[in-house]
Amino acid sequence: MTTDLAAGIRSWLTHRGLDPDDPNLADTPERVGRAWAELTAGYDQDPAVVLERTFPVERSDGMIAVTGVPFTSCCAHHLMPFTGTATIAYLPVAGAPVVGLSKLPRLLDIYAHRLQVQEQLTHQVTDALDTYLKTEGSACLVRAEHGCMTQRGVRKPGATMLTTSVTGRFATEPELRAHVLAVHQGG
Ligand SMILES: Nc1nc2c(ncn2[C@@H]2O[C@H](COP(=O)(O)OP(=O)(O)OP(=O)(O)O)[C@@H](O)[C@H]2O)c(=O)[nH]1
Ligand SMILES: [Zn+2]
Repeated sequence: MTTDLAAGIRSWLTHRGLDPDDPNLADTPERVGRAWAELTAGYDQDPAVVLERTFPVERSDGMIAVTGVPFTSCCAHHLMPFTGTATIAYLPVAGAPVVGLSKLPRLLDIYAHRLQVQEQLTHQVTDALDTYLKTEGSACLVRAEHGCMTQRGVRKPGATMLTTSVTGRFATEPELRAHVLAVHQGG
């Protein structure tokens, strides 16, 4: 099936003076179409579904965090990849059910597989945690390297962007905020 995107890529190859029927380019438009369907699959996924199954626990009044979660996303400005790691944390309301640990990286991946701005990605994760779980606060910290800043433009390989979103007690209690930042940094 030829998608609009595949047709556009073929047109761009031609416009760039390349032969779209060259053996190495002939299947490229369809490949690019498939790749972008995968990279934007998060538009077809519902964060509520990922967070709907919860488990009762005897005590659930401390911070729950998953750290060093690798991800890849695509920047909305240049359609270039940005990759990095995230820490996702929340404070369940005392006695409230908790979500399975794997669901936190799954949540990140849903939003990462949309065209993104890193600040927005970071906030979307905490918004979803606060909306769909009973939390006293949530935190998301993301460090990533942007292809649009390393491979083109200002060309600064190794430079990373750090974004944080903290809500509830993470926002109002400085020691909790410091704690989750230290956890993100491996402390
Ligand atoms: N705040 C933020 N900026 C981003 C992100 N991804 C890319 N950018 C920036 O988006 C900006 C787009 O700026 P423009 O001036 O419109 O585009 P440009 O001419 O390609 O800019 P340069 O990248 O500086 O060459 C650039 O400064 C990028 O570094 C992101 O996730 N968050
Ligand atoms: Zn970019």
